[in-house]
Amino acid sequence: MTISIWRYSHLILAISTALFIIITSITGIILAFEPILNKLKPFDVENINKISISETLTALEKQYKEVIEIEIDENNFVSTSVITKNGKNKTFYINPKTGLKIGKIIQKKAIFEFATNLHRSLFLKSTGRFLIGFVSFLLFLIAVTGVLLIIRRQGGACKFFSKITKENSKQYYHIIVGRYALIPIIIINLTGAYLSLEKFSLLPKDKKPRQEIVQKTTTKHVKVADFNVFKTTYLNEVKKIEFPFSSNEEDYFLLKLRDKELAIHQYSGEIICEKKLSSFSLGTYYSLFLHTGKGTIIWSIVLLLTCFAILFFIFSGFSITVSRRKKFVALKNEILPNKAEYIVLVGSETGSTIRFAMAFKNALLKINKTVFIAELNNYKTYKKAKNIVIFTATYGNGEPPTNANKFIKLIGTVQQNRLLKYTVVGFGSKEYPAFCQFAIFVHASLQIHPKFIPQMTLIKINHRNMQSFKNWVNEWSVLNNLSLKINEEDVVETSEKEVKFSVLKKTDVNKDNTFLIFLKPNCKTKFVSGDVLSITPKNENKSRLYSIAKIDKYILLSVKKHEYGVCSNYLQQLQINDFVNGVIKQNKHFYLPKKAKEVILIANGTGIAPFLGMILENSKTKIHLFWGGRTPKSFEIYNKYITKALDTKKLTSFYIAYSQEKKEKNYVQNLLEKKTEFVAKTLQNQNCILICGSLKMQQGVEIVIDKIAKEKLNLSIKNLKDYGVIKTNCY
Ligand SMILES: Cc1cc2nc3c(=O)[nH]c(=O)nc-3n(C[C@H](O)[C@H](O)[C@H](O)COP(=O)(O)O)c2cc1C
Repeated sequence: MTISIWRYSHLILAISTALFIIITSITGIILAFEPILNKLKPFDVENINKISISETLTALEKQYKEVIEIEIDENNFVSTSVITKNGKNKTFYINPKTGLKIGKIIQKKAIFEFATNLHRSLFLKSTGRFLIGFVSFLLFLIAVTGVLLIIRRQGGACKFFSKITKENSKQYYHIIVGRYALIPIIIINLTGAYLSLEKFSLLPKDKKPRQEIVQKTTTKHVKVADFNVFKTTYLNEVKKIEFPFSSNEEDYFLLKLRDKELAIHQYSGEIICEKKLSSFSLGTYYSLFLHTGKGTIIWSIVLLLTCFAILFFIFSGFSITVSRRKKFVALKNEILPNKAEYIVLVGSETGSTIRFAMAFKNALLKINKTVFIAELNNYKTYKKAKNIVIFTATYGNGEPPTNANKFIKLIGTVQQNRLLKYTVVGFGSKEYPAFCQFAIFVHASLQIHPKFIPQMTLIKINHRNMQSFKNWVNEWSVLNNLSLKINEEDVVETSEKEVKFSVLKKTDVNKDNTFLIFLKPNCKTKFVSGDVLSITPKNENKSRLYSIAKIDKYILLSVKKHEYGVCSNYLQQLQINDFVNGVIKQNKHFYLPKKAKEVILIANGTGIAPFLGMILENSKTKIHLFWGGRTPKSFEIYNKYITKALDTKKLTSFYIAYSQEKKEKNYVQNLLEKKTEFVAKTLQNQNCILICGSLKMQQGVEIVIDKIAKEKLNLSIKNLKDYGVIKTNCY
């Protein structure tokens, strides 16, 4: 498995810092409430930018014996320390216009005290502070590598904010949330790291000298409220005013503003000296503001949401990694490359293509062929090879997966001793404009190489469609005079977990040996009509697959009991409340399309099962069902569902064909033949046809649709399948 350096760095950084990140995010969430709650306190004074220091001093002089200090915090709450007229030292919030007390100083709540200590230093004092500062920086690197991964995925920096194709929900939201949270995350981390540097005195010292402005001794006595500097400075610029300690001329007012500090002569009001804050001190001020959100509700909410986003990244990121790892199967070989007649090469980013390639390789091994499998980047000279089959996914915007990015170059440099037949199977998604583009490129590059002879045209497989893959295997087998049988289990992810179901209801077996069975999952399980349930009877190692109908949260299967069918007999002998184990396999390509306005469903026999679920859950699509059975008796077990669906208009029309009712056999394809205009119209409007049932029925139906499509639309069934207009699930 090759994974890109950026993804690897992103992962390693996340793993090594996860615990710290979780702690700081949770405490960050708690701490984000502190400034919000504080800001909501009623001590805020409007138009603070219009109240001068002089105005407040005049008001204070009237109310109190002596003023020691005035402070304006990030919330614009003005507090003062005074000696009251009865000689008591008090500190409280005031209305700066009247000088009257409006509230007690806010005390930090114990929960915020605790969260602050944990957030800042993990209760480990300097060591903890260092660790947190370092983690802050690493989180910044995680954000940077995340950006690079998004750029790579999107196929360029300019596409950073363009639409993201939803391949997998966890990944999709990891990226969507990532794009929104990116800037606040970077701000939080850089400011966090900055504050740590400041705490450890690692920032350059503030060496700016105080600038002496006037002589200290003066005979001039001006009323404090009349000091020019106090008259012209407004409270919004002020952080703190410290009053002179004594009446000694040497003691002065210290006025701390946002960007400078002024010493003011206590009698003349003249500025004695001025000290501008260095850019590092200003950096500390703004870092604190941006990191804590103090004084603003909006930024505090942004910080709060960002902390939630970081937690979401940690959990979704690990979940993506775990499922990606589960998808990967090792490329195992039984023989050396130079001994193999068949070479299978794979290009895969997240492992699913490897599963298809391994299934193909295993099928060749089963018929005793010598086969060697490798990643495309490990392509070399194969002494005995006659046939090369390449399976490759496409990434970015038509780019190769990481383990295939050197292949095109290797084609030119690696020498083969003999002529090789080759086939390329592209795995991709039609949701990307460059559908299977890399496979196209590989095919074209081999085509112009004198040592390679194409055995068939390039095959493009959309969304890992098993049916298309099996069709291709059949075609390839015929061409090579082989009889290959793919074991679908090789392709399916082992991560799909087994679920216990209890039997809720079961019908009797009808004249066609068919019965319905309702299963209730015993734990929370997600499934959709069209998914597949894989059941392996006890003491058996081969599983059977059944198409699922989801009806009222339960699974409905329609099962045909075969005389020697192990699984169908096993299911048939189950009693109500008996347990059965099964694995639900997603079958996304066979879901009822959400966007189509009108859909034709075609089934025969038990193939109707997934359609019953789709129809009964339908709310907005016009559905037309064509079904073929043997006799009216065959239909009885489905009758109540279809009647209900027609009554409730979930099903728009229903056409039925019986093959054994009259002398003349009537099949679903015969129904379609009579409805050519209707079928053509449905196909024309970018709607969809789903086919489920026997392979024989599929063949018959496809011949008819092909004819209709050619006559009326100038398209073939192949075109329709490629465009995803026709979806099949036949067996
Ligand atoms: C980020 C990303 C980009 C993709 N880009 C393309 C593309 O440009 N063309 C395409 O046909 N498929 C594209 N795909 C779909 C994959 O090729 C497809 O899902 C394939 O089956 C994945 O195979 P793998 O699991 O072996 O990597 C993309 C998938 C992802 C996640």
